[in-house]
Amino acid sequence: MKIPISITQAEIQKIYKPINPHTHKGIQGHAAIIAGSYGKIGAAVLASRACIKSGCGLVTTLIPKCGYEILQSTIPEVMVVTTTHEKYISEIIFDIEPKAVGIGPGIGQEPNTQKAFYEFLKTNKKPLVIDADALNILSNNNSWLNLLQSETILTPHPKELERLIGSWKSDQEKFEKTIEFSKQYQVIIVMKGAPTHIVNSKNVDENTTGNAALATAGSGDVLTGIITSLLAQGYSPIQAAQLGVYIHGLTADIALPETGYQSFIASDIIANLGKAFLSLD
Ligand SMILES: NC(=O)C1=CN([C@@H]2O[C@H](COP(=O)(O)OP(=O)(O)OC[C@H]3O[C@@H](n4cnc5c(N)ncnc54)[C@H](OP(=O)(O)O)[C@@H]3O)[C@@H](O)[C@H]2O)[C@@H](O)CC1
Ligand SMILES: Nc1ncnc2c1ncn2[C@@H]1O[C@H](COP(=O)(O)OP(=O)(O)O)[C@@H](O)[C@H]1O
Ligand SMILES: [Mg+2]
Repeated sequence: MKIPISITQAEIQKIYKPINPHTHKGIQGHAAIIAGSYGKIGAAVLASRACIKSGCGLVTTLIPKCGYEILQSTIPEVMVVTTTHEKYISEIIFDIEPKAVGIGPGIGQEPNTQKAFYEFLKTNKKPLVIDADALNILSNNNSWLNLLQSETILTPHPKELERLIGSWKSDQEKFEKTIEFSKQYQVIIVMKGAPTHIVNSKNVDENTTGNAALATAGSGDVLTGIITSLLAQGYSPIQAAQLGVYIHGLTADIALPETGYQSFIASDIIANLGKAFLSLD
C-alpha cells in the first residue's frame, strides 16, 4: 500500500484560493443540495447551511414537501425546491444549472427515491458529492456505479464503506480494496474516520485536523455541504475533498477549548467555519 501523504496546513495553503474582492454571487458558484426525508430534514438543514457558509454564492436545496417551512425559516439565505411527495424525495428536477451537487444526507431508501437517484445519475454531468443514503442505494444497486462521472466524490463512514466494498480483515486490506474501487470507477473516496483518508487512483491522503468532538450526529452531513460548496466555487474534486476535510476538522480543533468534547454538536462545525477559513488567509 502507498504511504499516505499528510494533508498539512502548508499543503492546504497551496490549494486555498482567497476571495477575489471583485467577485459577486454569480461568480462564487451555485450549489445544489439534495437531502432530507420526514424526520431527517435536519440533515438537509445542516448540509445546506454548511454549504452557504463555505463561500459559494447561491445554494438551492431539493427536499420533500414536508421540509419546506423548516428550510425557509431556518436558513432564509437558501432557496428551496420541493418534490411532489410529502415525506421523501420522489423526483429530482431543478430549474437551475448548479455548478456542483451534493446528494444523500437523510434521503432514506424509498423505492421512488432510488428511482429518482437513478434517473439523476443517468443525465448528471455536474461535479458531484455522494453521501449517506445515496451511498447505501449505490451499494444495493452496484451496476449504477458505472453511471458516475470520473472524479465523483464519495464520502462513506466505515459502515457505508463496508456496504460499498465488502468487509475487510485488516486495515491494509481495507485500503487495498478502497484503492481498487476508486480505480475501477474513477472516483475519489473520502474514507471518513479518525483520521479521515482521501483515496484516489493515484494517492492516499491523510487528514491532520479534527478530534473526537466530531463523533456527533450530523457532522458528516455538514462535510457534504462544505465539499459541495468548494466544488461549486471551482476547486477541482481532489482539492475540494482535501480542503473540505481539512476545514471541517479544523472547526472542531478551534471549538474544543470552549465546547469540550461533550457539548460540541454539528452546528458548532458550521459556527466555526469562519474562524477556520480566516486561519488560512
Ligand atoms: N439530524 C438528522 O437529520 C440526521 C440524519 N442523519 C442521516 O441518517 C441516515 C442514517 O445515517 P447513519 O450514518 O446514522 O446510519 P448507518 O449508515 O446505518 O450507520 C450507522 C452505523 O454505522 C457504523 N458507524 C458509523 N460511523 C462509524 C465509525 N466512525 N466507525 C465505525 N462504525 C461507524 C455504526 O455501526 P455499529 O458500529 O453500530 O455496527 C453505526 O451504528 C443518513 O442519511 C444520515 O445522513 C444522520 O446524519 C444523523 C443526523
Ligand atoms: N473520533 C473522531 N475523530 C475525528 N473525526 C471524527 C471522529 N468521529 C467522527 N469523526 C468525523 O465526523 C464525521 C462523521 O460523519 P458521519 O458518520 O457521516 O455522520 P452523520 O451521518 O451523523 O452526519 C466524519 O467526517 C468523521 O471523520
Ligand atoms: Mg453520514
